[in-house]
Amino acid sequence: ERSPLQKLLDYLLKGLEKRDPQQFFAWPVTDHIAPGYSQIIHQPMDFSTMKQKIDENQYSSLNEYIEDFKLMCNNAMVYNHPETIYYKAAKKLLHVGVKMMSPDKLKPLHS
Ligand SMILES: NC(=O)c1ccc2nc(N)sc2c1
Repeated sequence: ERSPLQKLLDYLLKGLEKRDPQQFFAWPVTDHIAPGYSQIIHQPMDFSTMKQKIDENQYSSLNEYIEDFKLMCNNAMVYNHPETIYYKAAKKLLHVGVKMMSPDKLKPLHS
């Protein structure tokens, strides 16, 4: 049932989740923990949703997957103020993730 792309995305997701030990990005952000979130962020994204999209084969390319990852991090940098732990965690995760999934890092997998 798992295509090569699904296996790659599963592998990358595990690597990204490891870099979110406080699980700020593990689940959808609720208005309960983040007041007004749904009025500020209109395209929410989180790791559990990305996992579900992999399982439902909703990603047709690595680039679509990277876009969701960047959306997730950017949402956190829009809603949370720069001095918060959430903003800082998102900024760091974004850079680590983009580097991890850069072409030069993934080239051998494409060969
Ligand atoms: N991903 C986020 O933007 C995020 C995650 C957790 C969280 N908890 C709060 N009290 S505000 C908040 C924001």
